[in-house]
Amino acid sequence: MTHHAQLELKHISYAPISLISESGGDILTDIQMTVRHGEWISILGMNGSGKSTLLKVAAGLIRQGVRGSLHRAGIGRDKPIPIVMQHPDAGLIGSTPWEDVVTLLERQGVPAEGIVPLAEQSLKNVGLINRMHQPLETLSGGQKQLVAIAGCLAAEAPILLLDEVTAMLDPGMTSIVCSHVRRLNQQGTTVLWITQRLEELMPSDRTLVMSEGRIVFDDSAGELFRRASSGEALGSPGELLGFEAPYAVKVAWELGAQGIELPYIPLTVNQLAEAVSWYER
Ligand SMILES: Nc1ncnc2c1ncn2[C@@H]1O[C@H](COP(=O)(O)OP(=O)(O)OP(=O)(O)O)[C@@H](O)[C@H]1O
Repeated sequence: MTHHAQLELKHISYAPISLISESGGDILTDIQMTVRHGEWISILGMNGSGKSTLLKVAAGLIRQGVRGSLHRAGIGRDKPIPIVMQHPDAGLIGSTPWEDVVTLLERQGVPAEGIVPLAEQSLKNVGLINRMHQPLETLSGGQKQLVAIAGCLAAEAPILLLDEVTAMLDPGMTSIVCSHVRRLNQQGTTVLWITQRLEELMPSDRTLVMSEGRIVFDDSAGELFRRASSGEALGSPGELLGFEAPYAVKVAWELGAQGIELPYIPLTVNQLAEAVSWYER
């Protein structure tokens, strides 16, 4: 795997024209971010903190009003990267998964002989090959999100940009979509995953937290809840940023107070069980 930078945002600030004319403030301020090939980056932040705007700027969908520089090494063409949105019907254009992906590729100008293999492979990659001729309205919200993801894969999007794609899904579908995207990442796809749900994170995920248009945390998800081991009982970065520590984190803190240091700070009960079994080995 190559480790060249795919996307680099240097001192990016952004104010939409409407705000400039009202002399309002920036929506993004001094964003510094490098996305490397194959990386998984989770982006957290309260409502209105600038997550979606950051994704749109990174995708090249917003250009006017952007200051600073955006480098797209190894991405090649200067066209915008598609974003999968929160609403499962948002980006779909066909009446079946097959039609959706094929139409997308036609619109992109992919040569006819390339369309069928690309569409088949991408639908296979998200586990929809057996449902590809089923009407979209008979699919669940999660399956529709997988169709949208298949479209991005087929169009050879250099990075999967996902904006709260599980927000409207039930827990079962959420975990199916999450595990498909995790597998794609393990196979080398770069992923930017916006979420408001801590339970979707893995302790090792590179995690960015946004607040008022700035990146205020850039480290692994586990570190978000690491409390200082000595001295005054300062809160972890996550607590200081206003996140409620999940149950698993609280148990890890309690174990730490008893002298049991887990190999990482778990965010879910499953991760806690795994961390404890590592400790016991
Ligand atoms: N074109 C625009 N004109 C004016 N204000 C805007 C524009 N686009 C975004 N904003 C404002 O910028 C802020 C950041 O919006 P953004 O959608 O990026 O936040 P977010 O973190 O994705 O929020 P959410 O979690 O609610 O989706 C919000 O206050 C929003 O109202």
